[in-house]
Amino acid sequence: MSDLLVAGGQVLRPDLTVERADVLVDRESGDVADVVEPGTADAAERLDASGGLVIPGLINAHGHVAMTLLRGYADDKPLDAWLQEDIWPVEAELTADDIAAGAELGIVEMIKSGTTAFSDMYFHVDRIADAVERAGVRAVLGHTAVTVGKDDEAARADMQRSLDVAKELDDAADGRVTTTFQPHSLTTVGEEYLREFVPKAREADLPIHFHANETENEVDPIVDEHGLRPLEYAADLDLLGEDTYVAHGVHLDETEVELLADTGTGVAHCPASNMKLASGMAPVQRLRDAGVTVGIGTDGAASNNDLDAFDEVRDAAMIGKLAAEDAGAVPAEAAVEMVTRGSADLLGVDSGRVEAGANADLAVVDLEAPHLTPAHDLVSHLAYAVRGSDVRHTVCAGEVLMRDREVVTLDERAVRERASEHARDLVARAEGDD
Ligand SMILES: CSC[C@H]1O[C@@H](n2cnc3c(O)ncnc32)[C@H](O)[C@@H]1O
Ligand SMILES: [Zn+2]
Repeated sequence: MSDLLVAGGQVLRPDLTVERADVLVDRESGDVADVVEPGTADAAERLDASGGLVIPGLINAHGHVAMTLLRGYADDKPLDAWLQEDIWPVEAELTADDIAAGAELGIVEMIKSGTTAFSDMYFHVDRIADAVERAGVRAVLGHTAVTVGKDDEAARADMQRSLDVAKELDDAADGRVTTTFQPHSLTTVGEEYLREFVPKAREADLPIHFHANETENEVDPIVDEHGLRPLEYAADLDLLGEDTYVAHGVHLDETEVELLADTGTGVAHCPASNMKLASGMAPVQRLRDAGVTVGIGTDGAASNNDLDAFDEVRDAAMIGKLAAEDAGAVPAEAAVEMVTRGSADLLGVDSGRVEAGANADLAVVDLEAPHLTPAHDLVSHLAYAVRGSDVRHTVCAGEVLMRDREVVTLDERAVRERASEHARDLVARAEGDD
């Protein structure tokens, strides 16, 4: 007898068709054991999916989870001013305990909105990994290196730390944590450091994740200094490849789209952050037409301002049309595919589909709501109408993380209170009030 049965609902299949079925989960392997005819299987534990749709847990392909502490702290500015005037000064005051508190809050928010895996760039990563372990989610983590504004010794130490953390934390939390080497971006890490450390990351077989082509301001200095488009420069540094994904990818010319496709480099599309910082519209339909794997990410809660991946799917479908000036661009199926299979490919996890043998990373969406009535097309609903608050249960690696909207692995109230205290004290320190 399998351990867990998600029963009584409809199931989104890998080809994005929907059928009435029950999902059997093998707790020991953490995999989906089978998808069966309704009422034909039994298990020790049951999750009620009646009136609901069982979907793969959503996968957040790019973010900074501890930035939940800075939600609403600095809004309505473009990227450079936002980072330099507000975010970096306050981040300089962050302690490891702050980051643990912010990470727990972000993870609870994601569990409550049906996200079971996320990719993260930050620091004090051991504390983020610890929160991931206790919460039961899956994550791809790394220490993000920045060299601008640092002396040579500090810059090299930061790059080395990114390598070391990626090696140390890989396979933590019973394999639910994997890692990437993370230069922050092509303009915030000096060429000499990329030339020295990227080969070391490649030698160690580490996947690589970095911000690229997010704003025009990031493109122009590279073109001026190197005479190359940013992704041509990245290719010259051996920064592109099958196990590499860039965040944002907004300002891309045709050569760069081809480079991404030819090298198998993926893109974590962050539509809400790109809109809020007025960074631009990523050419998502063009990327998909060229065969580039595109996933979807929230970016941090300070530039979004939430971690609800359903919002992001809707934003991706909407802005994809605007960017292509074509209402048929980035249709519902494409948006749902990007936040499931697309993001899973970027993170290198066997999730993003409800199918025997895949990770049992699932969410059950409650369909009995006015804004989901009538139900002509459930894929349309997933893209355009479902909200994170419609998620009834969340399961990762076969374990129930949220049952009937109650998070069972972390104490939501305590997490919220702790995060509020840390956020308040952090801002007081940063603004010199204590
Ligand atoms: C050094 S840890 C990661 C670093 O990235 C910053 N960040 C957050 N959002 C963005 C973005 O959209 N583009 C570039 N950098 C971003 C975050 O504040 C951390 O300092
Ligand atoms: Zn980012």
